[in-house]
Amino acid sequence: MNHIQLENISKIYNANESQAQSVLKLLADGMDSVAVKKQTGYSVGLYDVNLAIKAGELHCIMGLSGSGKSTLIRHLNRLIDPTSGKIWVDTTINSKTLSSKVQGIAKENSSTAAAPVTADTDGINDTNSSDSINILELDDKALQQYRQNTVSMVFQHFGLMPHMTVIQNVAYGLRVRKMSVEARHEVARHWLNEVGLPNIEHSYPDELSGGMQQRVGLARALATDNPILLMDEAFSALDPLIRAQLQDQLLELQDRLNKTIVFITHDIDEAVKVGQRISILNGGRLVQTGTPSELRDNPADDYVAQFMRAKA
Ligand SMILES: Nc1ncnc2c1ncn2[C@@H]1O[C@H](COP(=O)(O)OP(=O)(O)OP(=O)(O)O)[C@@H](O)[C@H]1O
Repeated sequence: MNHIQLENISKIYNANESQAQSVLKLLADGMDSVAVKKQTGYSVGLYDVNLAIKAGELHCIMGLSGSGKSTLIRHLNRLIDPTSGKIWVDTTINSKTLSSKVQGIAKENSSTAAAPVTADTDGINDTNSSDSINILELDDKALQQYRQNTVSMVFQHFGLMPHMTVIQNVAYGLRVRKMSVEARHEVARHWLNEVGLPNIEHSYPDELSGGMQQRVGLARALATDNPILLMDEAFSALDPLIRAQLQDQLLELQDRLNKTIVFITHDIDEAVKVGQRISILNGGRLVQTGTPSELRDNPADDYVAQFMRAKA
């Protein structure tokens, strides 16, 4: 079952309608984004991306700097809107349905990526629920609800509020939902425990190491119980040892939670370690989606092959 589906998503930055149309025409004729930028001055964020993300999968978006990873993830909580295309999200799926019903989703072994995958793997032919809505059509109120109840984000530089204690940070999304202080702090305490930080609730973010701050960021994202977790280079600012610990912790949590996670990384090792499937972007185009072993065994082009070569 698909949870999120991008349909023909293109994003041309800073172009009006007619300028964007002429850029899209060049891209349709096969011009790459570097040449388009040179000829027109416009940046291509994404071009004609079709991607289905399944309910309960940890899906990595991978690519070099400037390939469109952040552009893609920012569309999913509508921090930006596309030039054209649709974004379908099944808003009837919640955390409970994910943790109880999505047990059938095939999982590759978290570290070896060698286990066979039994679900279909191209994703595009997977079913799109009739409950899916095009989130680009949400009005302001519905968008606010979508952001509060469906998607949570973990940021590269943690995004914690410096004047709030750890527990206030973690409970913030529940405060916005008007949950009582007592109830929201109980939930926050639970998630701080889950991420291995039981005794720091009264500390302030600047008293914590980077790894601890990102655990707080993760606890904050999980505390809202939203089914979709967006992680934008969430572990990239951490040193390698701490980064590996956070990756392990994410996999361990995901084993129990079965969230739908969209995980941006420019690091192929990280993508292969955490991703059940990986989508590879190049110059705003989606080159290939597959399990790590599919990408390794049947790379769509040299760009993918180069990434996967080190993994053979
Ligand atoms: N706000 C913006 N205005 C204009 N161009 C932009 C904007 N944001 C991104 N771009 C351009 O869109 C393209 C894709 O950028 P994006 O940030 O999505 O790539 P990325 O893969 O996330 O890169 P990085 O790994 O460096 O963060 C790049 O050419 C970038 O310069």
